[in-house]
Amino acid sequence: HKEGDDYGLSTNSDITRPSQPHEKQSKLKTNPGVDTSNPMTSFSSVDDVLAEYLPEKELEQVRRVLYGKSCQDLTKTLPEKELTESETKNYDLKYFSMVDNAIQEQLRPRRVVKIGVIQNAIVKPTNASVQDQYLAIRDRVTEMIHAAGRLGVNVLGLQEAWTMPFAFCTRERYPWVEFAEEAETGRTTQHLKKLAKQYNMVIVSSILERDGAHSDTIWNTAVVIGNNGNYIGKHRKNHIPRVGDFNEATYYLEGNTGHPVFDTAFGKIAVNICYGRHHPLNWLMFGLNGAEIVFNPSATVGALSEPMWGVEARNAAIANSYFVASINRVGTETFPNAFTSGDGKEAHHDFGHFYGSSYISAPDASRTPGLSRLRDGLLITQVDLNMCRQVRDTWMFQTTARYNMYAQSLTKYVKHNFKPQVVTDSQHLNQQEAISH
Ligand SMILES: NC(=O)NCCC(=O)O
Repeated sequence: HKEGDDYGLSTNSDITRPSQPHEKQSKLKTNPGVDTSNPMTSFSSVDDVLAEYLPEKELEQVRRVLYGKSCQDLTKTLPEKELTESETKNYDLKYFSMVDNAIQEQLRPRRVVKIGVIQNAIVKPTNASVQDQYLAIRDRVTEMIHAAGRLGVNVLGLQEAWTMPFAFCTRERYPWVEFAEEAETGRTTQHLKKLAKQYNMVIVSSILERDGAHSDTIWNTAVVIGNNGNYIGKHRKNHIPRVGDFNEATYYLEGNTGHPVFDTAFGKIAVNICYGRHHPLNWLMFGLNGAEIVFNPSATVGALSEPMWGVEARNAAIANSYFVASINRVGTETFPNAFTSGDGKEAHHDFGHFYGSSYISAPDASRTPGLSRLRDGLLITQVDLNMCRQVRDTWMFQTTARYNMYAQSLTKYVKHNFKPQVVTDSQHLNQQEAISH
């Protein structure tokens, strides 16, 4: 097109001129310092892009196919004060309800629970003191926890290792291990216990754990705090990544807590920490233990996993008939010393962009839109936990599953003399050369 031509649309006053790239970027709400000229950080969410470019009728159908039954967007019904505060303090605030998508049963009253998730960036540069970094993050997240509490959240999940930068890319032990603390008695758990009690809220807090009773070992751990301000228990990350810059195995190994489900005042809760979301059997075990809501506190970056993000948790919610609350950190974290990860890439100082996009999936295949890819946020979603059993009754995945058969096959598979069950086409054997030509 010619300069000033505006794709031929400007002469027709009935047609809205598509916004130009610089206008869209200036509308973007971001955390401080986000470079919106970088393609990875140039848009806030897929939902926003779809809403901006699709006509309303088509948008509704696209959303139906992609997101299932629509959930009610109740954000505008939140108290004005909370909406203003979220803007003043610069965090995304979203509120949805999926309650109407569950059946109102005759004999069981609804079990309505408000799930909240918080995603956050680090606040101070990574070369600030450990104490300053920790307190700045904690203060920031505490603001959003107060908002969640005031808005009546019953169960709140925080992102993986929320109290610190995700420094495990560096492979340096110090100062990063200084962020580790005891699960039950550490300062973060003490801090959250007060908030949990104040707001009658269960909190799932994923931290770096220091286990003093076992030779000071370090773990990647989620602590579950009850709504009376009590420590309920903990779960340690089952699957430790060895992919890209995720050099976490330098610090801690696979967890030893199994697949606990925490029976709380607001439902049966489990935690599948980050990389565990790639393992369907890990999700399955939480389901078999009766989970109704599984939190997936994560720290993952766009270049590596963004196409998987909207798929895996949602699939787990469907396959196991529970709700999943997916939480990813947000922002780009730069470290003082360059590092490499044995993949031929030049030494670099950051992981790439943590893309946020936290969201909630339901057992009926629906999901909420996500939080922003570019800034902190609090997402609240009201669900009816009765939906878990209703979907089990309807789809019968647990009834039709062949657990015995899988158990037998797996028992064979883990033996050293395992032989894969393959039936070979003898004709093809005779023609094996064909493939190489
Ligand atoms: N934190 C973590 O386990 N990240 C691994 C990368 C991924 O699973 O996307």
